[in-house]
Amino acid sequence: MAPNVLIFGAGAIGSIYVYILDQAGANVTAVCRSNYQAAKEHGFEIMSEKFGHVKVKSSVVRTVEEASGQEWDYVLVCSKAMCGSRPTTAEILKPVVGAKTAIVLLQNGISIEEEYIEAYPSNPVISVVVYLPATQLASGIIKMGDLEYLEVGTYPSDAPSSHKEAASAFCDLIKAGKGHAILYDDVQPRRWSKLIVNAPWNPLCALARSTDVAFMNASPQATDVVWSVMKEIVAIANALGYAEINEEEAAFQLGRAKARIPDKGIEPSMLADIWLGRAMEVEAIVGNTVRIAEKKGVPAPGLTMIYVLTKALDESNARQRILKKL
Ligand SMILES: NC(=O)C1=CN([C@@H]2O[C@H](COP(=O)(O)OP(=O)(O)OC[C@H]3O[C@@H](n4cnc5c(N)ncnc54)[C@H](OP(=O)(O)O)[C@@H]3O)[C@@H](O)[C@H]2O)C=CC1
Ligand SMILES: CC(C)(CO)C(=O)C(=O)O
Repeated sequence: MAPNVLIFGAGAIGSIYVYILDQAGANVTAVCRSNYQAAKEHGFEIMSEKFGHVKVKSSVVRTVEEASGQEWDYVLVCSKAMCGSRPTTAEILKPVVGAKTAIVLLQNGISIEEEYIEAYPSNPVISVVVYLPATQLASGIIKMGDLEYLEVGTYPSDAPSSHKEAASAFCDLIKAGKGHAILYDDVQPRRWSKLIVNAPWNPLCALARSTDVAFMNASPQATDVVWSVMKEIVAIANALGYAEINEEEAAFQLGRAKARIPDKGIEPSMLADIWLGRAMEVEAIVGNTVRIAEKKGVPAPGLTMIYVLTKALDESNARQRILKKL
C-alpha cells in the first residue's frame, strides 16, 4: 500500500520532497504556512537542473490539526530547526504522530534529534543530512541545481531493528521517486561532516550578506578564516570520538565552495533568512556546537565569535520584526 507522508514545512527543501515522494507514489500532504494559498491553488513549481522544470500538486493543509485523524507512516520535518523555541516542533507535531509514525528530520544542525526522542521515545526517529542547495523564489516556486542527496540513519544509531527498517524503507521510497539517499548505520559522523560546511558558511554568509564566493573574494584572509573554523569543527568531532572526521574531509568540503569561484556562488539558507528578515538556525547549527566544544574542553574561538555575532544579529532581527508589527 502507498505510504502516507506528511511534510511539515514545505519551503525550499520540503517542496522538493513533496515532488520526489509524489513521484514515488506516496500519498503526500504538505503542511504549509506562508505559501498555503499558492500551494493550494497552483501546487509547487520546481526549476531544477536535476529534474527539469516540473510541477506537483499535493494535498495541502494549514496546520497539523487539519491533518490529524489519519495514520501517517512518515512525518517529514522540513521546517527550520529552532532548538530552544517553545512549543518545540516535536510538541507541535503531537496530533499527527501515531504509534507507528516514523519522524524524519530533514534539517541541518547538531543535537537536533533530542526533542523528538524525549517526546516520542518509542517512535522511529530518522536523522537526515541534506545536500541540496535550494531557494524558494516566491511562494511555491523553488529553484535548485543538480545536487540532491540525503544521508540517512536512525537516531540513536543503536535504535531497535524496526526503526532501522523504517530508515531503510524511507531510503527506498526516496529512490523510487528518483531522489538520492544513502543509508548509514550511524549517521552522526555524516552530520559532523555537514556541520563543517554549515557552521562557518551559513552564519558568515548571513553576517556578510554575501554568497560563499563573494565572501571569499572580499578579502585575502576570508578563506583562511573559514578554514580555521572548519578545523575547530574537526577537533570537536574528534573529541566526541568521530575519528573519520579529519582535515582531509574538511579540505574536501572547503574545496566544494572554492570550485564555485568562477561562478557567483551559493546563498546558504541562513542568508535566505536574512533577506526575508526571518529567524535563523543559530542554536541548531552554531550554539549547540559551541556548547559541545565547551563541555569537551575543545578551544573554538572562531566559532564562538561567530556564535556571539550571529546570536546578536538574530535577536536584533527579532526586535525589528516586533517593531514592524506595532
Ligand atoms: N535551503 C537549502 O539550500 C538547504 C536547507 N537545509 C536545511 O533544511 C531545513 C529546511 O530549510 P529550508 O527549506 O531552506 O527552509 P524554508 O524556510 O525555505 O522552509 C521552511 C518552511 O517551514 C515552514 N514552517 C515553519 N514553521 C511552520 C509551522 N509551524 N507550520 C507550518 N509550516 C511551518 C515555513 O513557513 P513560513 O514560510 O511561513 O515561515 C517554510 O515554508 C533547514 O534545517 C535547513 O538548514 C539543508 C540543506 C540545504
Ligand atoms: C550550504 C548548503 C546549501 C549545502 O547544501 C546548506 O546546507 C544550506 O543552505 O543550509
